[in-house]
Amino acid sequence: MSLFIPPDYFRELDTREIFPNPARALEVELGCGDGTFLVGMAQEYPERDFLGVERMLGRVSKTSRKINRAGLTNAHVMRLESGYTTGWLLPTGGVSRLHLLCPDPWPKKRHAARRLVNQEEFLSGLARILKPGGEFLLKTDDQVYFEDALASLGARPQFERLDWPENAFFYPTTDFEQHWLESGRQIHRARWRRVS
Ligand SMILES: C[S@@+](CC[C@H](N)C(=O)[O-])C[C@H]1O[C@@H](n2cnc3c(N)ncnc32)[C@H](O)[C@@H]1O
Repeated sequence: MSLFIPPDYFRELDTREIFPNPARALEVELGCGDGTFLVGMAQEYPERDFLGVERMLGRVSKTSRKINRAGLTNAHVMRLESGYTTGWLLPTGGVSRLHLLCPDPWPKKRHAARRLVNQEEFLSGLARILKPGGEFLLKTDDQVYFEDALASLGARPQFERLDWPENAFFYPTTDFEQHWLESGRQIHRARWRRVS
């Protein structure tokens, strides 16, 4: 079943409620859109589990269909809000990597507080859910969003910035990233490790 519905929205999930084997690495993609990245990763890494989080129903349905068509048992998609999911729902120390790829930039100054990387719920949740040594990976075409992320994560001693050289590891281009690249925009990217 590709669609994941939490058994309870008001308590932290147990890893086993998402995928049966808690010994496997769990990777989460926030705002997974149509699921291109999620499905590409799940096909490339059958030994890991992948959970996509997306709030738009049409995109959740598309992702779910892609997972089913590919016959993947290591990928699920959940319809929920990213901040709440990170802050309250995902299991403590249960996530190996969290991906935030081309998030909604909220470019207007008066909307800065809506950027996920500026929200306390998200930042403290990120520190809580990542395993020691776990990683947060961000890509954005938006310079201001990128600077906000560098400032927010840089201010927290729980995170240490890592290099992310081109082609360091398999990492599919997302739909929005492809679109931005074709229209000549630069993609900024950064990677942090949860310090133990
Ligand atoms: C710009 S799109 C990027 C989609 C995909 N990551 C990509 O790069 O192709 C942002 C996605 O995040 C979703 N999204 C934005 N804010 C969200 C939130 N707070 N919770 C869950 N999904 C969210 C949107 O519905 C949209 O699908």
